[in-house]
Amino acid sequence: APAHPLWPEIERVTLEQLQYARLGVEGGVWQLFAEDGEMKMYKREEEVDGLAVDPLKAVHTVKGVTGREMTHYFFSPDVRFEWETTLEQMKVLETIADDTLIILQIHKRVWPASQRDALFWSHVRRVPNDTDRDAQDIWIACNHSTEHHEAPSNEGKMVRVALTVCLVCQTSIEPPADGRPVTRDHLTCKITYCSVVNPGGWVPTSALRAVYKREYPKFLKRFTQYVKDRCDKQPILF
Ligand SMILES: Cc1cccc(-c2n[nH]cc2-c2ccc(F)c(-c3ccc(S(=O)(=O)CCO)cc3)c2)n1
Repeated sequence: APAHPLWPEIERVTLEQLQYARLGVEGGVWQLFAEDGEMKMYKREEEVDGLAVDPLKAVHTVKGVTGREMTHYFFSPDVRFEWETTLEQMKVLETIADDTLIILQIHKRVWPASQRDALFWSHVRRVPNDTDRDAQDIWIACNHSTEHHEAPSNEGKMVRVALTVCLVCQTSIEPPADGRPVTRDHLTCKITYCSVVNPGGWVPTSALRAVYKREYPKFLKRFTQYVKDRCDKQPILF
């Protein structure tokens, strides 16, 4: 494993997020707040120092793509402006490995709050499926706030959010009965997207909850459709 000071944290947080995502939405603590076809969005209403920090968990089933493809396009900074509509600026501050980056993102301002930025490490990895041998491997992409000497302190101008986000994907293949080759029609990708964002500076709770209610469904719907469109007619990446 790469000898980078952040590596132990990246390893720990990524595997913790994997377990957290795989818990699903059991236990009755999750409140369904949006539904669109296969996509179901849940939240928990929590406040930290009077700030709404509502953990979010979304589950979705997408046909015709693999978990490797889904997490690849979520991780890749090169395509982020194509699907992340609230992004204003993005800079890769450090490339720790080909599957691990440190990124600074400046997002569009949402009235009446001040503009936010996010500084986080981003990691993607394949995890062998330890419960079901003949299942496909699981893929996880994880973004977690971090410090970096190159990030501007942007005192006063911008508020830095603290976030932990993961996208966990499990691919299943319904093999064609007559031994024909597997095509995208036989692929199903089960997605769990988890997000905890501390907005950093004070935002009216009602305004913040309205932003989440509007932005999260739009984001996941747009992102997954983007991946389907990109993968269509392309060779399958398992
Ligand atoms: C999807 C969503 C939910 C809640 C708020 C907004 C939003 N609207 N206008 C500005 C933002 C905004 C402000 C700060 C942020 F850090 C992110 C942010 C959101 C998602 C992620 S990610 O890691 O899931 C995908 C990579 O961008 C990172 C930062 C988004 N967008």
